[in-house]
Amino acid sequence: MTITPEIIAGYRAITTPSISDALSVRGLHGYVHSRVQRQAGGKLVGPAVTVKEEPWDGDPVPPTHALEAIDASPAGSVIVIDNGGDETVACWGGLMAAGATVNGLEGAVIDGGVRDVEEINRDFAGLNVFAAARISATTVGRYRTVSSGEPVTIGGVEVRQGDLMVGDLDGVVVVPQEIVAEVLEEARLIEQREREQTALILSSGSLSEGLAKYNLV
Ligand SMILES: O=C([O-])CC(=O)C(=O)O
Ligand SMILES: [Mg+2]
Repeated sequence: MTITPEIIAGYRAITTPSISDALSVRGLHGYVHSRVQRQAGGKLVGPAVTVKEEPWDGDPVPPTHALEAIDASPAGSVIVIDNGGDETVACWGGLMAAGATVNGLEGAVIDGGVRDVEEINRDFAGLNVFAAARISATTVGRYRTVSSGEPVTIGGVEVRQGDLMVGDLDGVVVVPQEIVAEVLEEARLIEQREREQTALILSSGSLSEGLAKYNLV
């Protein structure tokens, strides 16, 4: 399914906790492990382009799949790199950020480290980068590239090429591409209900009175 600009705009106005709850209503686990947090930029919403890397102690090789994906992906894409959650090496940096910016990409979600964060924040502030750690060591000579376009696992959640990635200050959630419209609708209802509850808490002067109507947090 193509994720329309209207769907992307809709998700920009919704928080990741509401999306996580909307997925839970359907029995789905979309929330990525808390190690993957924002390291640069702001809100991230876009379809995934998947890349996998694995530990390697042979001759140093460049992260070719990631490098090629940065130039080949449509504007608005999110490069998603499965580095097994290894926080001891960076598989994203300033040069990759430059490539992603010049190609109009939305950002990157990395289950592994990022480096050059000073440079990314200084020169590529519009790029949204979520990663498990900030670390100065490169993957080159420590990891090798395995695949792109294949399913990967990011913080315990499977991501397929084209699934919708959403990231904010509560972390990252993954929405299966087939149900982006339904999950957005459900998440909007959740936010509407919570706005009403907030108003009730403030007007009644009591948390429990504000919650009583729905008996939900
Ligand atoms: O070495 C890396 O893995 C990435 C890097 O520093 C860059 O893109 O500038
Ligand atoms: Mg660098």
